[in-house]
Amino acid sequence: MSQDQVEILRKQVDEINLQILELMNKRAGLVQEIGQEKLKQGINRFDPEREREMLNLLVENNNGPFTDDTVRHLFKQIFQASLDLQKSDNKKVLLVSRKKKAEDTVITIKGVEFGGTSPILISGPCSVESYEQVREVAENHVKRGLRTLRGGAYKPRTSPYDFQGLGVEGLEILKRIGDEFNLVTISEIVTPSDLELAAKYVDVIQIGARNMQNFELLKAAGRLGHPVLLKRGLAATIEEFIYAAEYILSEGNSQVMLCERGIRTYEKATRNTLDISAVPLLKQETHLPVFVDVTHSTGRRDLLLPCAKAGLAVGSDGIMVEVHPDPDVALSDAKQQLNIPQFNKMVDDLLASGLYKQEIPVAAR
Ligand SMILES: O=C(O)C(=O)C[C@]1(C(=O)O)C=C[C@@H](O)C=C1
Repeated sequence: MSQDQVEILRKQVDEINLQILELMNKRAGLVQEIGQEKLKQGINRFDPEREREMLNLLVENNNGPFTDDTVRHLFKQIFQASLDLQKSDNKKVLLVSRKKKAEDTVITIKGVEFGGTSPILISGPCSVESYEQVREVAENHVKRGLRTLRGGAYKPRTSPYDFQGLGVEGLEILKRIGDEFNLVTISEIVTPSDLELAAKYVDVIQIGARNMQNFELLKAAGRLGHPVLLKRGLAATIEEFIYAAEYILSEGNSQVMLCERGIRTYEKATRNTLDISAVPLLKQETHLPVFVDVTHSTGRRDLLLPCAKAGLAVGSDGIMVEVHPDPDVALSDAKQQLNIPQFNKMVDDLLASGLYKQEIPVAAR
């Protein structure tokens, strides 16, 4: 074959490439329409039966020279690319997505900006145990210029025999102290029917890791319209986490903050494995504030400070950490909560690192 003949054949190949390209994109357009319809109907994108039918039809009509296996392989690649296209299209339409809203969501409560220019420390005891216990923490908050107080009133515990929380009494304590010290209060709610009452007591409803895919709770929190802090599930992928947040936004509530709290892996040295890359990923993919819970992810006092620094360094909007006046006698998480002097040391170290700034300047206290 002469060089000229190769050139002539290549010209034909170029033309066919363009035809294939046009047909592939025409096909992709149809697949996108199917994808949107599937999203509306809540049908799974992946349809192996449909793929099998298409492969059978193609193989039946294959006259070579490509083998049937090659045809199957090539078209499987096209199906995969089509699925990816449907997936990224679906992401584009999510309300939580940066593609939907480019600017950061900033949630302002009692003058505190979550997701604003400076990171926020969310801290307090694991469980609300008594007025005196929470008050001691709150007094220290005020001294340290902190504005956000967490405390659990409903405790979803691994064992049913462990302390389950004070319930409404715990919420009442938080409300009283939040009002007394002008602190933003956060507490976990586990039952949809408790949400409305809880919103009267606390400024932010927390939906915990074990309830991240409790869709009825998510929808009810969405309808409530009260700020929500949503924690990542123990074994949830980033995609599942994002969809969980979408449930809340889809019901009309855009005041949602995300919290990475570690995921379950084979590693036993820490309570969970802090997925630090989740922070920049969630910041890229969504416009919501992102926090890092260093207490539940590590379960170790000695790792709280370095992990908090890491969280801030990768762009989190703040850190969540547990502090108790006397952790040894705490009714939950005794091993991992800081006492007040330890907590103050952590605040000092974070300030010294330059990653965290004084929330209320000394002069304004
Ligand atoms: O027909 C569908 O249901 C599609 O979503 C389209 C399509 C395709 O590329 O043809 C894509 C993914 C599915 O797994 C099956 C088929």
